[in-house]
Amino acid sequence: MTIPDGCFTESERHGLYRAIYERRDVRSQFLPDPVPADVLVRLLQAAHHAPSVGFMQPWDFIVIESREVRASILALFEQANQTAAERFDGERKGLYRSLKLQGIVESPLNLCITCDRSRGGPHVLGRNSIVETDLFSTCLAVQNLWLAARAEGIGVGWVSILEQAQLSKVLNLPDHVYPVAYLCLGYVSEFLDQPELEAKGWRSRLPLSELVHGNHWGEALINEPLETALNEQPISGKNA
Ligand SMILES: Cc1cc2c(cc1C)N(C[C@H](O)[C@H](O)[C@H](O)COP(=O)(O)O)c1[nH]c(=O)[nH]c(=O)c1N2
Repeated sequence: MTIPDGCFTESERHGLYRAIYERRDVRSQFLPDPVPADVLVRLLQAAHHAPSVGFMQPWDFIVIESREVRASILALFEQANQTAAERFDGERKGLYRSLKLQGIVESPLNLCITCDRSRGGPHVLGRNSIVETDLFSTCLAVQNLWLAARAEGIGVGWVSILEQAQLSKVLNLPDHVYPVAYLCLGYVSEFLDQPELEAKGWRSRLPLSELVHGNHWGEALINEPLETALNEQPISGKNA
């Protein structure tokens, strides 16, 4: 097969898949070293090049370095985390309580990626039927940043155990701006080779073959080559 101009070389492809499979949610391994401004700008540019509905680019990036602001966010986390722990019983509750689920003050930098739901006016191309597409677009910006950070050797941890209204208040967000992702960023001592929740026995990766259906939800595949290829896949793409 001839490769058209613009295709990735094998090593470029390898680099991309490496970022995907070796990206981790980091909370325990942060180092205090600051993230240099030029590196942070590269991460923000990666986020800013995400796809967005109607090219809306609904994101803003709030760079949080203040110890006081982070202490306020940590207090919100502790409150929400206490409530979350009450939802589990017995052993599961004990396991939940033992998990480290944020690195708000250990990481040198926090970043809130928001979605301005009014950007581009009331009629955004592509957002008439599915109004949440602006929020989905913002999640894609988060993922771009997360992958670029992995390639730069920077860990990112997403903290969602926060009451949205309280978070918005601490960050002074106007009503039309939604805080999609509260992130902790910094260089790390290591990237774990599996999700921390998996390593701690909370939950494992599901086999991809159980998640691919034929034509309708829950129906078996009729595409045999695809089914065979799926069954030959190791659970983690990293080992492929
Ligand atoms: C929307 C959203 C929200 C959260 C997360 C992720 C996402 C996508 N994750 C991270 C999550 O636990 C992690 O992604 C999975 O466990 C898989 O691990 P890896 O990301 O592959 O390392 C996460 N982790 C955590 O410690 N505290 C949290 O509050 C959250 N919240």
